[in-house]
Amino acid sequence: MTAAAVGLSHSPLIGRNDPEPEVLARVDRAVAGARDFVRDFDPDLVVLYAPDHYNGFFYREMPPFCLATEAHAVGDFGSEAGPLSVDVDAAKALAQGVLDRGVDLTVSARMTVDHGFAQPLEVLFGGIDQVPVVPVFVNGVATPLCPVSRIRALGTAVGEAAAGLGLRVLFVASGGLSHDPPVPVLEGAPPPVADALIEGRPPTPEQRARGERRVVQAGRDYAAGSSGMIPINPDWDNRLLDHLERGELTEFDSWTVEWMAKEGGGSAHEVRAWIAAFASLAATGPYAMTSRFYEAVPAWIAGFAVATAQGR
Ligand SMILES: O=C(O)/C=C/c1cccc(O)c1O
Ligand SMILES: [Fe+2]
Repeated sequence: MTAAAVGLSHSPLIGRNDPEPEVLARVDRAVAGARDFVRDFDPDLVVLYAPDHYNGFFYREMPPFCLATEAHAVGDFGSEAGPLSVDVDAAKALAQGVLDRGVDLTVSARMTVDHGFAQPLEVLFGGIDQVPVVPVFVNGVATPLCPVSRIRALGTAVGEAAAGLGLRVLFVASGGLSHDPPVPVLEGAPPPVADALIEGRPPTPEQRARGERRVVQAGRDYAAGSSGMIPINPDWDNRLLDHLERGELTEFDSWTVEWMAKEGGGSAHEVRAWIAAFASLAATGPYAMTSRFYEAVPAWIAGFAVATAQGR
């Protein structure tokens, strides 16, 4: 089987709160490199691991991860809205393959996704409907979270199942590394917020716009240093990238939810998408990381990374 992986941080603040031009130029170069890598690899199928930010998954039922056989993007923060081009046959085959390997996968026949899924598809492929994709939601914000070892098991099972498809498969991870954006938390939330997190009623356009303005302002405050949010942690982020580069994926099994939040903030758990994608690639055989970029970008509230890896 021929397989590859791309890890790409997302941020809804890209294009809204941009950092200094030199930072932007470095990020743009790294992203352009990833785009070239994807074009040269020319995948038949993309398996996309990404989190949700209370647009598709709510506490009424909150799975640790979920694979979609159909998916629709809500278009938050100006991201593309509409159906993703899901490869239904591949999605069903992967779902069965994962379950057969003893990982208790949830399946959605109509998943709602947000910028976490839409942004990497737009950035790498030019749109959410340009490439056959199997979307896999990985919970990265809503505690309680499962042990990271289960995310690695998920990624391994998906990779093994994908190896049976006879396709060129690209595993893509979407997620910031350390970051602590103002995503709401159920515990201690005032009743209307708790109710919204549990029930998941679609916000009115005004409510959505208000919420998005709040996040944009939080990015401005963070970049100005006037914010109580946990700082981006480049040491922790590079430690994660080191493990991914060296194929030391079992190291992540000892990373606890509490420690990750303390080191990297409330949304550091988005690195679960990266761990899943690299576990999938590793399950297809040895790999080499072919490019690695990292920059702390407070204006985007993101430890921002781009990495590519190729099966050998
Ligand atoms: O509020 C949201 O929906 C998400 C905010 C955010 C901000 C910065 C980086 C991220 O990964 C985010 O999801
Ligand atoms: Fe996010």
